[in-house]
Amino acid sequence: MTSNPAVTTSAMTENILQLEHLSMKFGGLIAIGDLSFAARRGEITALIGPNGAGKTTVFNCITGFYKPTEGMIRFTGRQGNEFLLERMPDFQITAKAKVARTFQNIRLFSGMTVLENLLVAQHNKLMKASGYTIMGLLGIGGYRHASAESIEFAKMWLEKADLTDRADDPAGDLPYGAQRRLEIARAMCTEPELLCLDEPAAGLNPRESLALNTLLMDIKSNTGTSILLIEHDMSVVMQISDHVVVLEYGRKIADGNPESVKTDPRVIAAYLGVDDEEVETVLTEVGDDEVLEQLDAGPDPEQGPEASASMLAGPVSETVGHRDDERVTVSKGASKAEQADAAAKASARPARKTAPKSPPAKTAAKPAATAGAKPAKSPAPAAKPAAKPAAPAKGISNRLAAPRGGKPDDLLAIKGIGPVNQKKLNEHGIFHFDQIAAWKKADIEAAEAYLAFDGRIAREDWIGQAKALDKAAGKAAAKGKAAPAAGKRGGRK
Ligand SMILES: Nc1ncnc2c1ncn2[C@@H]1O[C@H](COP(=O)(O)OP(=O)(O)OP(=O)(O)O)[C@@H](O)[C@H]1O
Repeated sequence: MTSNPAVTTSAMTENILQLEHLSMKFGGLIAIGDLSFAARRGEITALIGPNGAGKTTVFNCITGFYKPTEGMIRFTGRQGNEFLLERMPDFQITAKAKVARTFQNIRLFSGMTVLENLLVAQHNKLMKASGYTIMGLLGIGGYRHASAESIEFAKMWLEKADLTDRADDPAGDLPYGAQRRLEIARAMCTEPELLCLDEPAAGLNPRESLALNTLLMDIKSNTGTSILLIEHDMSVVMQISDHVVVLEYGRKIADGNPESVKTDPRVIAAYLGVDDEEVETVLTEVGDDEVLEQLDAGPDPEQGPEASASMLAGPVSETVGHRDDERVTVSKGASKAEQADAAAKASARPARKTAPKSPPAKTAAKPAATAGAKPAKSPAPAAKPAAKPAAPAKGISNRLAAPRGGKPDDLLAIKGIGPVNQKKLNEHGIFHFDQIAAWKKADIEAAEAYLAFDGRIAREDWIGQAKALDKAAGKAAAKGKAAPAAGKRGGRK
């Protein structure tokens, strides 16, 4: 069966879904730009990327909630039947192409029981069996049989989702993780060929996450349903996906198996642009112990800025993404992926420094000194730095006239600075609140370019925070006390 005469079954491949040059614009915003990728039948394909990368928009195009501005979404069913989803209304995508989805926020019938939720999902099948007549509903014809079958089917999914004990409870009374599984079981009761799951692991604890993995692996192994998965939880993505597509700013930056994607410099660079907790999560999930050790170590208490260590003493552009023995120069405004792209070009140039044999995150996270345990909240600096900045370098409005030693401040006290970025700042000789407090516009721009934090330093008012912390540290030092800790650091964008 072909929904459009232009589409022939000869195009049938092992791909269940193929996006070709898909674009979606909202006014001037390009949410998806020229995106092409394929999802193979029977596999779990994960769509990942930082917040706002366009993942949900892709789902909305596939499921007919949005009509893409350009491009094709080719769906090939088990029987070789093909559909161009971008041309179909959403209800036909569900009914004919058999694409089901779940949403970021749970959408169950919370007043109905768990079992009822699974039966309602089979409403179409039952109505069809009734012949859409009262006679049918009264049990004449195939309705009775279909009804019994539906109950059995629902029971099977109750079991698979580990919800049998809760069958008669209102769905709204289930714990969060169980509601997530019920949503998936309900979607499976429509017998989809493609199941699109939007962040199913969001908000789950590790035990619930494991139960979710088990359910998804069961679906993959025993039903033939293919899964397209948006997920931020890397333990889910890396453990169960066959194939991972990575988006940044609506464009594909990587496409391959989990192993290749997790070490892709462009992917790591993209994730370095999100908050530090998320970077840590990704690194943890990819098992990058060396980086994590470095993150845990914190700055070396003995380590003060070196003679040439000030970030502000160096060029504005700096190194962020590296492959083996390459250093990459980035410019302000370049996307994280573009910065990583520069790595390819960098290979044509002689390396400025010897870089470690590691993916970029390792290099980016490498501290100036790795020894030593994480210090307790640092006391105030022993002495103020030489106050007078030297003559500004190109594009730089302040620099430390002279390096100084002394114990470093705990830059994590500044909301928005996490372990990764503290390391990166330390690498450039930024160890003290007053250094950050003294930043001028050009320094902020330089730091934002270096950290790939467009606008975030100003938005989170690092300067104001640093000034307050420096003042508090000064007062505490005067009283012989340690500087007070600031509030929670980090925070998503
Ligand atoms: N209906 C809309 N109107 C205008 N802009 C939109 C609309 N839907 C999405 N966007 C924008 O498109 C971009 C991509 O959003 P999308 O929700 O697809 O990202 P995402 O990768 O799913 O993010 P998250 O991981 O945070 O859910 C964002 O900049 C978002 O603000």
